[in-house]
Amino acid sequence: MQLYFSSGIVSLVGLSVVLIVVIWLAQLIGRGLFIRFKFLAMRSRGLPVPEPYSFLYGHIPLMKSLKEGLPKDAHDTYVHRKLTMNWPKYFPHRKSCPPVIYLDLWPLTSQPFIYATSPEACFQLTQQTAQPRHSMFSWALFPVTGGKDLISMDIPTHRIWRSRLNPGFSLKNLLSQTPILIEEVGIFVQQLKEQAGTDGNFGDLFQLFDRTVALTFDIITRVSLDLRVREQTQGPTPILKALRALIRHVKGPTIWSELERWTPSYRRDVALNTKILRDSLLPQIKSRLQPDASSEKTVIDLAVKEYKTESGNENQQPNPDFVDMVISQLKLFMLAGHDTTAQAICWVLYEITKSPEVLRQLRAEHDEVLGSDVQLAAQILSAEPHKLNSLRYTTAVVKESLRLHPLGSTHRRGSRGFSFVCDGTTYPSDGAVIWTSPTAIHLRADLWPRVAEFLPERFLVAEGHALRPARNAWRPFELGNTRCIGEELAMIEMKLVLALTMRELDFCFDWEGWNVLQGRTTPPDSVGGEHIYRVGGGIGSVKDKLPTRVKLR
Ligand code: HEM
Repeated sequence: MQLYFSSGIVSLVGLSVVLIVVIWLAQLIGRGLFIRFKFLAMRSRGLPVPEPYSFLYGHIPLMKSLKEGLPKDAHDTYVHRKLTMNWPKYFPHRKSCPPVIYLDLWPLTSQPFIYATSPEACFQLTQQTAQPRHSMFSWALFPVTGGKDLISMDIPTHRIWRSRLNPGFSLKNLLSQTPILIEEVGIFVQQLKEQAGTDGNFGDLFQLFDRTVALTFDIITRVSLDLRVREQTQGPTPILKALRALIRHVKGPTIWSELERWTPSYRRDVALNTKILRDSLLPQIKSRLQPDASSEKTVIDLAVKEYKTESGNENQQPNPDFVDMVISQLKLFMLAGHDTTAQAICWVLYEITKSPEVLRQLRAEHDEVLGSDVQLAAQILSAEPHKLNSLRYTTAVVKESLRLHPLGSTHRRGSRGFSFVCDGTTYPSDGAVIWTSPTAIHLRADLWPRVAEFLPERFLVAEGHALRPARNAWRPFELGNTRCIGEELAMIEMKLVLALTMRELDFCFDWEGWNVLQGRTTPPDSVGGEHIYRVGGGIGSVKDKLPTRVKLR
């Protein structure tokens, strides 16, 4: 009887499992069929579905073919570029590059993708009728911020927090913090000088990206919380190590990443590193909440001030929920505010070094604005930070570098209520993940004359000049209400690095020397003939972290 009973339970459990799997598979296939028929219908209506499209595999073979010829470690950005740069091949019936592109990657992704590839389409999506971010962002960030950050918030809560946090990232406030930034950039420059060879020769090879990461991490923690981490001089510090451990879990939702989040090792890792970060940040946050906090300029100081103004009571002490939110926002700033800018600094140095005329003009501007005594530049900028605004050519150089190497984008939620309308055609978005693609827009030859050249002048010419960028075409920080809050900070960091290094040092980006040092015997990889290219997932990194030699001028 006992045996009969337990074997009955076993077969019941087995049957339930089989049933669940069958229902899951039926749903999966049903969803796949729905997407495929939808794409066929869109294609027959003339909507921009790139060719070839296969009923069986969707656009998976197309993506595979776009990857051909690229190194295995190349960043996905090059795949997107190929699609728009070679649009006549993929849209044989069109006369111009489509403003949006529909992609069906089911079953690799459960929702279709729309790439917004024109300034007008991006404008409609992020500025004119700003659509909410896609939940895949908040899902990916959850291990770091627990879902309580600007990127994960719904629109009304975002509006409240963004207005609390904006004052700290305003140009005016950041310029008042310039001496702090110069102190950190000064350490960076000093360490580079120590790498220089003797007697005017280039020194040993090192990986520049590691240095720029340490610099930008030291800056973001000081600017946002007045916390001096000293990653540049004492790294790797526990705080950056803990953040990096959490960042390793920032992944888009796939079957594998969803399963990973149920594993004990994931939970242990996240709990441990979350605790390390909380323990490092909390004492400093508490000290910023004291009425006698020494500085009133950090992002958090100004956010607390806003909070008190909102409550109408200057003595109002923030509640524990507010403190939790502040910790999450800080973690987002540390995450979003170091790798991006660190990589952007590498790219701008790389581009300048390839263009001797740009380098000459840059140095000439620094002489003119900061005086010919190079040793005094830091002192002058500390005393007169607004001189950074006079570095017009330098700003144009940074912008042009961000045009060629945009590092971010935004993912928005498609819906029935939102369609793109470009040149009289309506492009529906329901059920899709919409992705702006600055990397594609910035390299469209029809939008940017002499598209492949590094031409800072584009950002200096007057309205009506052929080189002048089209409206909404330059968008490395995205545009609209959720545009990057750290844009001014990143621009200041990059300008400071250029102002304080270019007249003192020459750079040589020696990928060949690095290959020899690593004992590599295979031919070096390249993208478009360049051996230094963007690698990895997420925002990625520069190939081999940009192997560099420097010499004193
Ligand atoms: C070159 C460097 C940087 C680039 C290229 C970049 C790019 C971007 C992009 C494309 C977005 C998405 C905007 C959207 O979804 O609408 C974004 C958002 C954001 N970035 Fe940056 N970023 C950079 C530096 C920084 C820095 C230094 C910080 C420091 C705090 C930062 C913090 C953020 C935050 C908090 C958001 C979310 C803003 C919001 O939702 O209101 N970023 N960034």
